[in-house]
Amino acid sequence: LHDPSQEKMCKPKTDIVFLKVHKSASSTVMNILFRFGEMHNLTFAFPVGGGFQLYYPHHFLAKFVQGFSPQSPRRFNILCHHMRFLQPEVQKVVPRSAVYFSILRNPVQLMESSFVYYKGASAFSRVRSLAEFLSQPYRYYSPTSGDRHYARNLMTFDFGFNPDGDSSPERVQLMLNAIEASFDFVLISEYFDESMVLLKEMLCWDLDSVVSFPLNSRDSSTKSPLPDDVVEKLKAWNRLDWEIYTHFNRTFWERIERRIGRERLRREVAALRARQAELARTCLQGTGSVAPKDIKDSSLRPLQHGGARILGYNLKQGLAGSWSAPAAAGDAGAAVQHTKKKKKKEVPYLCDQRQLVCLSTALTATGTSHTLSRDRSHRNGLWDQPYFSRPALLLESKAEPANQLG
Ligand SMILES: Nc1ncnc2c1ncn2[C@@H]1O[C@H](COP(=O)(O)OS(=O)(=O)O)[C@@H](OP(=O)(O)O)[C@H]1O
Repeated sequence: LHDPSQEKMCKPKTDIVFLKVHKSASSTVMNILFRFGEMHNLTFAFPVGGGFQLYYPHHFLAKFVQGFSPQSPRRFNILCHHMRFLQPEVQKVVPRSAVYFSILRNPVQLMESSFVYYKGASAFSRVRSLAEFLSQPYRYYSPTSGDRHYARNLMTFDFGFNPDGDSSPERVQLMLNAIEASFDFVLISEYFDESMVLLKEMLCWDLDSVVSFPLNSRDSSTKSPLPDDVVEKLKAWNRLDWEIYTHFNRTFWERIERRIGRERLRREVAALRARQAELARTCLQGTGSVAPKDIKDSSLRPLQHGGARILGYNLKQGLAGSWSAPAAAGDAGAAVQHTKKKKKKEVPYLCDQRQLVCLSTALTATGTSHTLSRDRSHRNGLWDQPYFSRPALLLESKAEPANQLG
């Protein structure tokens, strides 16, 4: 049973590795980490050169992190950009105490999303539909092509394994054991709110730290339902991903039972949704996401990619405008730090807390990396221009449920 005294005793975790698995709601989670890191002055392991991926699809190497040097190995609080996981290298850039976690998505929905988003990838560029691709995958898919991972076992690949490896029970077991050994817990994007309750429990964070607006979501016009026979082919083609997903979906619900229990889960999910609705009323015009063409402030229009139409938000009057000013002012990060030093208690940020929360919740996190990686302190990136050029999106639909709680 939940023991509130226990909750008070735990210390919020600030050393974190998040494996940002593609097309699995990972941008929304990354945004939560950025906001938390920003508010608590944590350091981030950003990609060298101001990119937003750690030399993906190359396996991760410590030298891909800006500020890392083998002579004086510097440790960072949070590592959360797209990477292909390789634990011995990851361990060089984060403290030993770091908490490792990731998020998975049902491979059926994940591949449907990936197909549209990475329509330009070599395996997909010559077909009109996923059904056509799956009817003869080897006609279009080459295991030696450099972008093949977008078309098969993308989660397996991001965890560092061979997406074309065999799926014998022994090999699958080895892979699952390796993930279990490296990761403290794994979330499930179909149960995003439940995942956020588990996240805050595991990290000893408060509820407000895990409130979010969904980011990087497609408009329903670029989503297509898949017939049953295509779903079956897709599962067989992505067998390794299917094994990973079903295993961690099960352990997710076991962990929830063990750590939280159904009753508290239900209450906390309700509280989270109420906070999200409140934040939406404070921050957003209308009730949620809008098509890119309907976003009034062009600097808030999300990055559009492949065949996907990515939704965004209109922020309430006054919120976006007042943030552009410090962003345009050059060394905005330094300005914020300065302000923080001077007025720490009364005015923690240059803009008020409401603006900080609205913007840091409603904008995609990828742009932040450009900012923060340029800032020598690796802090205060919310204030720079690139952050404003890649804004946010809202999800309308839920993927197929597989709730082990029944
Ligand atoms: N909160 C929440 N709950 C459930 N699903 C969510 C959520 N936030 C984002 N999404 C969906 O995640 C998809 C984008 O995933 P990523 O951000 O990982 O994509 S990326 O690899 O970083 O481009 C994208 O899926 P598709 O819309 O099917 O493409 C988003 O809709």
